[in-house]
Amino acid sequence: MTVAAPREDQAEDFLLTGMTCAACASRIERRLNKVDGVIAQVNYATERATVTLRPDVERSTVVEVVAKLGYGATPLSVRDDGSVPEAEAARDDRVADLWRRLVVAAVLFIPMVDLPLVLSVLPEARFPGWAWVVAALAAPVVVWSAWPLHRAAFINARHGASSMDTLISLGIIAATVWSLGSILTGHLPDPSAGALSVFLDPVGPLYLEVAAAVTTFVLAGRYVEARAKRSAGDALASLAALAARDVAVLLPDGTEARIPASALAVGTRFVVRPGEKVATDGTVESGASAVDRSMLTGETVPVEVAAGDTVTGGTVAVSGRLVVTATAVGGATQLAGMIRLVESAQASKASVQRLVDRISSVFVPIVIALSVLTALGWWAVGGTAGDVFSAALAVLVIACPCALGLATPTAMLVASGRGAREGIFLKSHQALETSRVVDTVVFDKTGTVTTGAMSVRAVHLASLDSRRRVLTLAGAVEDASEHAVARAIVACARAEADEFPAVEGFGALPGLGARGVVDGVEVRLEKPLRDLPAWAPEPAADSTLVVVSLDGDPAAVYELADEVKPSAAPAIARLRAAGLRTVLLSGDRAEAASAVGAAVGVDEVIADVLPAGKVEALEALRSGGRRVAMVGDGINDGPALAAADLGLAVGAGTDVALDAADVILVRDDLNAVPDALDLAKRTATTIRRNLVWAFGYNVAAIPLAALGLLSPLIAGLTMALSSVLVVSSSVRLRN
Ligand SMILES: Nc1ncnc2c1ncn2[C@@H]1O[C@H](COP(=O)(O)OP(=O)(O)OP(=O)(O)O)[C@@H](O)[C@H]1O
Repeated sequence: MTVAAPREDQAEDFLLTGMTCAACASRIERRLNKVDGVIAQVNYATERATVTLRPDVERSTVVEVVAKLGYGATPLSVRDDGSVPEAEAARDDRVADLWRRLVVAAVLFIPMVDLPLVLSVLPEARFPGWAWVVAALAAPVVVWSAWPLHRAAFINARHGASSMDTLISLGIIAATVWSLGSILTGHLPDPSAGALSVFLDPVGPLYLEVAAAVTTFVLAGRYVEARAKRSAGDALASLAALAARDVAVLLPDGTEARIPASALAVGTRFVVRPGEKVATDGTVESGASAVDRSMLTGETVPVEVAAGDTVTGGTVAVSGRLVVTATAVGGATQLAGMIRLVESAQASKASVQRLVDRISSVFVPIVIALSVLTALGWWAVGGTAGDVFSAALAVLVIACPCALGLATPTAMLVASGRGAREGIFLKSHQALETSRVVDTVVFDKTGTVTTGAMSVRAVHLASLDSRRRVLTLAGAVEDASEHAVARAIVACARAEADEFPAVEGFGALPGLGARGVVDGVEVRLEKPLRDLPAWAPEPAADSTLVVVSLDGDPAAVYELADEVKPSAAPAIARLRAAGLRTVLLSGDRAEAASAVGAAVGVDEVIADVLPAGKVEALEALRSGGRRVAMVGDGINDGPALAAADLGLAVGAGTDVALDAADVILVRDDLNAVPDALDLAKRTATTIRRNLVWAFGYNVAAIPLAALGLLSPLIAGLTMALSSVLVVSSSVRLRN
């Protein structure tokens, strides 16, 4: 692979090979960060280094620095769609290699343990050279199967460093050498003393099966770990696989030409046939189809789109042919954004995990020292050579804090993969921790609890013959506004007027309305701050109201209706059942907000607030001791999303939402809110449980081993088991 110089200060991804424990990751990270002009973050779980390079630093520097440490680094060619071919291939190779070594170790390990047992119960089967048979069985295991462990330990040793592999490799070598010594000097256990003595008798037992057992268990642990990493990576890969490979573009003469999807440019028109993937984000120009978005959002029901609607790259047109104009390509598409979100969430580290990484890096020398001390201690109290060796070996073997290193990253990996399948994107580890303590969920009204597709219910006029003029003037001003209310007023005007006159001096009155001068008339559209004019009839309770005044005189009152999303009431009921307080926060008038509040069943409605007031309302809740999650559509509630303890943006998509929110919900279904909180909570709990378990295990097991209460065989088993437990508790998050 050629290593091109980076263009500007830019994050580059590298695939790392040879890392066997969290300590490796933290060592690489520390060493890279010592290089001038390099800022690096290394993730053990994804086996990636994200490195920001100053323009004068070559990518090859990173490769060299990492190689000097004894690991491999390959710059990744991240495809436009975010997938990384090398990483996928490397993961597969690693899993296959581990599997081969594991099978050999396990197959030979079984007769090794069985032979002494058979000999102990069947005296007539004993033969003089039996110990050499055990040694012959052990040889491939401790040499070939354990090779990756020895290799890593050796490379580390050459640089005066150590890792988990140092402990394991030392343990295997010590046990092997000790056993060969015993065989050569004839200090063999007596099989006739009973089966157990072969394993547990400290007076000259054969430790070959310990060496083989440790190898087998460690490989088994690593295999499970590699599999879990790969399948979590699969979620990412399957997201990346959604990207279309090629696309039929529409040429100016009306014919079509197939080009690779990566060659699409913004503004290109392309055709999507039924059953075909939409190649990139765009606006439908003509045609109509149901679009299946389930692969992206988890929504099972296809959505109907027609001219003017937007479509997202990666979704599938189910029923009709569409002509689409591309609005975003490559890294700017929603799909690429989501892939980046998943990756950064997977790389996000808990502060506890940073501590763990630091502990891991000083852990190994400490353990070796402890092991030597244990040996000295047993020797000082007059233990047999067997006691001395057995206890020291057990300490070496049991102390690997692999489980500690796996606790956070595996859980994040599994949770973000699972979230991605359901259209839930947790942006950071912090979001998980916060979700655990949230006790209040605040919903924005328009576009979040309601569809935001408003319609005009009625127009009440001061004088009946002015209808066409008022509609035209109002439509002309609102045509410049993006607000949901504005869109409805424009649609209503278009139905009756053909052309809008030009507007001068348009201004949005945030949270209140809009104004502008049309044909010399000052037009204001505002939410009623006082009583309605006397000529206007009593409006429906749930109507949103807009008063139109021309040169200061009220000329019309619009009544607008919005539909509550069908998912709102069930989602809110679920949150309340989980003991959370639910609040509806709205800039609309109190009656309309209360009507929606009653329809969806929230505990409290806060209405009539200006946009700045929304932030204040959240702060008031927070200073009252509440931990607040804010759910919005990200369109005009960016500040509120950012002000809450936890911001959730529903319906995906605006850049504001991506920045301001902690959780992005691509599914336009409010059930995603309780789903996301649930997933976040379960993930945070899993991480805690993993850490407590892994830490507790190391703290408790080392003294036991030092006191000679754990045989090396059991130590090896426990050590591997603790990693497997941590990984499998993380994997359970998938269900
Ligand atoms: N362009 C506009 N034209 C007319 N009225 C408007 C316009 N913009 C806002 N308003 C009025 O101001 C009110 C509050 O608007 P704001 O944008 O703060 O909230 P919202 O997003 O519509 O509603 P919610 O806070 O419930 O989500 C609206 O209900 C509407 O009555």
